[in-house]
Amino acid sequence: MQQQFFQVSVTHYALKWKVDFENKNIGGDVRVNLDVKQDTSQIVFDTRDLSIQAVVVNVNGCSKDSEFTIKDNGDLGQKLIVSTAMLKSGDKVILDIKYESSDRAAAIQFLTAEQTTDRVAPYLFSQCQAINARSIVPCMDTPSVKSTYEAEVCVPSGLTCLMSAIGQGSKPSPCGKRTVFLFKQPVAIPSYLLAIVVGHLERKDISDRCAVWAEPSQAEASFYEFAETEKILKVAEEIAGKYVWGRYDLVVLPATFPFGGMENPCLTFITPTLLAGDRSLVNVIAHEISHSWTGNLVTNFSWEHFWLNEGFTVFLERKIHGRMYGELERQFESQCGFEESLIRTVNDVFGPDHEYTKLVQNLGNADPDDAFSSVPYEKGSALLFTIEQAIGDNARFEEFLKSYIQKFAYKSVSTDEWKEYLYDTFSDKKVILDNIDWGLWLHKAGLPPKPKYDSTLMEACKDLAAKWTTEGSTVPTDGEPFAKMSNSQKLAVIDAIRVNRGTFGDRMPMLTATYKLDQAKNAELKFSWLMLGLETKWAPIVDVSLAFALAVGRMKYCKPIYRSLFGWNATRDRAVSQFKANIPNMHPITVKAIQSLLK
Ligand SMILES: CC/C=C\C/C=C\C[C@@H](O)/C=C/C=C/C=C\[C@@H](O)CCCC(=O)O
Ligand SMILES: [Zn+2]
Repeated sequence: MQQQFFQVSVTHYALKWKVDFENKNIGGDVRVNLDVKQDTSQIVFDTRDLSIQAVVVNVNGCSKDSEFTIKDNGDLGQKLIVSTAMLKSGDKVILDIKYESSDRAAAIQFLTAEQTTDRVAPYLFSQCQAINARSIVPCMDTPSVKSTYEAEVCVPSGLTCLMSAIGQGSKPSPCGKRTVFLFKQPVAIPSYLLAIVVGHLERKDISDRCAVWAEPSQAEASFYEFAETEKILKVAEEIAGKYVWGRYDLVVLPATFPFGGMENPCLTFITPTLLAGDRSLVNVIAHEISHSWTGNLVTNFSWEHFWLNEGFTVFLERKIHGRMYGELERQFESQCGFEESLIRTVNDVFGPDHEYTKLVQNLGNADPDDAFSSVPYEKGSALLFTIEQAIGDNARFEEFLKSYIQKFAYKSVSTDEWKEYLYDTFSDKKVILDNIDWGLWLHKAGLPPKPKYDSTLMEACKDLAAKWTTEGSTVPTDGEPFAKMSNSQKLAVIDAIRVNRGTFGDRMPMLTATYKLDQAKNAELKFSWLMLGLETKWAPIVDVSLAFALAVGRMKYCKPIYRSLFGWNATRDRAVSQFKANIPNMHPITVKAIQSLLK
């Protein structure tokens, strides 16, 4: 069946929102501009748990109240179907929809003042990717439809409101005790990039176009941690082309934010777990900056082609690192991605025959959140790495990357379109490209062929790890070699021990003391240490793991920790009780993900 956005498509949303912290909802008016492309007599929007109060349709300047129905759409929410007179191709339609979001809207978490870092004021933030925008606005919630937006958001006075758009200032609300913040996003974006934060926030400028926002107690630390943002942005522009979004700001969210970062245009959302104190996790910023081109400008056509967003972004992130820290670092990070992340996800999380280990997936009617994993990230970037090597000319491959971005900027793209463009660009290398097993890479489950990496930096990690996992060997007592390594190498050492933990034995206390792992400030390193302790059933790790999973809502960490604690008889009951008791404090997306582990 043809999708509705081929017949009629949104070009602009004008939002008027009133944020209600008492009722934990958003009261909304939205004016939607639409272009009719094929004759039709209905307009269909995605919604989830919205209460729709009125719809007025205006066709070519004539307004009238309209009939609408709400139809259940299974796991995907509800369809709002607006009946209209027969619309003709070329008609200009404006819809005014009055509605209210539910207090369980999937896209937003409302926090009381006590649940925030500074405990000063209530807070709210959104996470619309993949299909949660529909829980805060009726919309065509597919990455195939791109539109501009503007917004007027009324919030309690004293709070700051930020959106994935350029701020246009604020004014006192006529209703008193409230402030209205104004925004414009002049670049057409898919619905999943709509974003809002409201809270007690302080701003620190990094450069003319970059600033970091955080709760005041974290403002200084955030400013230090992300001071290199402008520098990274400039390197990204050298590789990918001009930055078109005007501002690149960051906002450091409360700890319940479920992801490392989210590439909301003009305003990347960041987890506070990146505040390591030594800038060692700033790679996430390179990742989110890269999305300004791959994802936000060139967007995956549907969630089944998510690798076009994430695989390209990881590849670009590592290109940036290659420029900043050298090609050996890029090779090392790419190897870590394949060996530690991809292999673990394919073999241990899903199993090698699972649909969700394919690069191009068939999601059917499933919620894309259920398919989310490192596969599109790491299998996708490994494919690009493989093609680059096969072509044998990195500079030319980078030119291809830039021209691909230019060609598909402001559009949504499918895997077939990308592949056709690859073949067009490298028409002189057809034989080489034909040697790539496309069926296997794109459509088969399981691990793809491993690319060849320069493993100079990895060898040192594997050698050190082997000292801990070789049966009968004397384990290291000198912490210096580990202390001298980069943070990503330290992580690779622990991950390599995890891979070979079958022969690690009862060395966890020694390892912890020698490398002072119990004092790790870097969240990635701490997480890996916790997982190694849980995987080797080291009793002292249980309390620390429970505390970490309680304090940190980032799913990359708390999901595997809970999975491991639920799977260990000695810890299951404690872990289940902690999780259940903490649900009121958790983000709805995280609750759903952890609940799925208990099924
Ligand atoms: C194949 C799956 C298809 C679509 C899924 C799309 C979105 C899934 C949804 O769960 C949202 C994901 C948002 C991710 C944001 C940032 C990531 O890069 C974070 C990665 C994990 C982390 O670092 O915490
Ligand atoms: Zn990403």
